[in-house]
Amino acid sequence: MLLVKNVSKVYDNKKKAVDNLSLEIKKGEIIGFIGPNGAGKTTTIRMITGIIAPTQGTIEINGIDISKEPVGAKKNFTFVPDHPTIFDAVKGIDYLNFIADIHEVPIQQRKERIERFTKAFQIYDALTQTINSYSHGMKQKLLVSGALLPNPNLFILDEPMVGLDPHSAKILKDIMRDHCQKGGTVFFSSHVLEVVENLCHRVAIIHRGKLIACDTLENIKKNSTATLEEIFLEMTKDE
Ligand SMILES: Nc1ncnc2c1ncn2[C@@H]1O[C@H](COP(=O)(O)OP(=O)(O)OP(=O)(O)O)[C@@H](O)[C@H]1O
Repeated sequence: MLLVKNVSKVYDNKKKAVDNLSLEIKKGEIIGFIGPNGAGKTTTIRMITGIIAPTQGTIEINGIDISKEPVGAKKNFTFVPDHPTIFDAVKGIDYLNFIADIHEVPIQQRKERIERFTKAFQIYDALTQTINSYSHGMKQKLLVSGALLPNPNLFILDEPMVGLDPHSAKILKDIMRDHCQKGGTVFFSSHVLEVVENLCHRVAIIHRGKLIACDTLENIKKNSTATLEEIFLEMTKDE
């Protein structure tokens, strides 16, 4: 579903933010992407989603090279960024219908999905209000609902748990699990290691731009009884 091959990103000809990173994610998997601040998570996600171009390497989504066929590749995923900008002056429902229009979601399906996701996130009753009246968490839930509307093959999220209360975080985790059980794929970055530990089939760890692990939790733990947090801190500690 997602194939990242030998990808590097150098900013301003000097800062190597991502260094020869390769990653393959299969259909039906949930992958958690973790790493210390500044490790290169957002840069990697911005390259995967076609927002910035890699300095080197290739990225394929469902077999389509995003640098060669950006429109075709982008039909296969949706994305929730870490610092989203959202049209503040429109109503929540108008935003969702706009997203559904872009992705050509049929009327009946969009109605059913809008109700399902926004009721689960408890923002359904606020949909007739303009977005500038929403709290940060409500905006995040609206964005996630919008990204789920097209029922994407691949669902990419950068730090999705930030600003969500425990109830909403639980709903998002259930939605991610459900999406994968139905054959979808989820790739998300997080600093919340418990979420990654409980939710993901595999964990990818990036440190100083290099992918230092990408495996099941069992394999990463190698029979130890340590938690993901303990392993993460050990693997990414400064010598
Ligand atoms: N536009 C940019 N221009 C120059 N350097 C950048 C740019 N964006 C990111 N960087 C640098 O690239 C490195 C990786 O940043 P990135 O935002 O990808 O890390 P991250 O793992 O997402 O960090 P965090 O967990 O703090 O969000 C950092 O050293 C950062 O300062």
